[in-house]
Amino acid sequence: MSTALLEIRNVNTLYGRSHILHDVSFRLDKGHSMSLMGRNGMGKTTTLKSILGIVPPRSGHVYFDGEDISKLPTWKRMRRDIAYVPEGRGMFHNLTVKEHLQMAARPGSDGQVGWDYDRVLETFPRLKERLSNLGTEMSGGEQQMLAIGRALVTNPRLMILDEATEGLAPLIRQDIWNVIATIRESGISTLVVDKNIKALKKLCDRHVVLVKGQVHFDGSSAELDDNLEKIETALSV
Ligand SMILES: Nc1ncnc2c1ncn2[C@@H]1O[C@H](COP(=O)(O)OP(=O)(O)OP(=O)(O)O)[C@@H](O)[C@H]1O
Repeated sequence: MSTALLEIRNVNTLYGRSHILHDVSFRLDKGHSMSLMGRNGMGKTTTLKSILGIVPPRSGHVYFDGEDISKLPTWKRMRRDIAYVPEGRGMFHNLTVKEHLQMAARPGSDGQVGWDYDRVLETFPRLKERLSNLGTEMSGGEQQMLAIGRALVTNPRLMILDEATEGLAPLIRQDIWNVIATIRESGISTLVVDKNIKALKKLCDRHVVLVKGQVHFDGSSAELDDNLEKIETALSV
């Protein structure tokens, strides 16, 4: 079995008295790609925030590359080479595309600089054409590409994407899926929250479905196919 890059074990997360995640466990192997699916409100974003320590779990463990990072503050977890592309993209109103990328760029923890400013612009020709535009002046798809580019220039080993294709036109969605595939092919592990089973099945090797904060399904793409009816029921509104 290959080594886990990320593993979460029996994670329980609460907001005040609301118990949201119940003993959530899964693992993502090095260089692999995992989907995290579930209807609205099932705990996907809370899972990501628990991994990052933005909402620290009440109990359970988060391991990254074999190290227990459960007690580390968020900034130290990110410095282990985790990049987060949040839902809503989070552009700065008064920074241009170029400034967004230049401000975020840094080597990874081992000094790796495979993804620098120039490579990001080669990967996203649309960003190259808009270097002096403010992030907020761009279309939704372009903002999403900038959010992904900004995460890439930090040279992560794990990239976490929350609803990256949400609200985008079909052709732009396809562009985003292609970019995520390119990132994965470059050796970065990806954890992708989305609702599009078909696209996720193609992109990811492992799939986790949450229902009411519990792992309802955890399996490979072949196992996903074998359980498609059960999973589609869990995802349908
Ligand atoms: N800051 C918060 N305080 C209290 N409850 C919260 C908070 N954030 C989320 N919740 C609740 O936790 C539950 C899980 O929310 P979460 O955002 O993790 O779901 P999700 O699966 O990511 O859904 P969505 O697709 O809508 O983003 C929901 O019932 C939500 O109302």
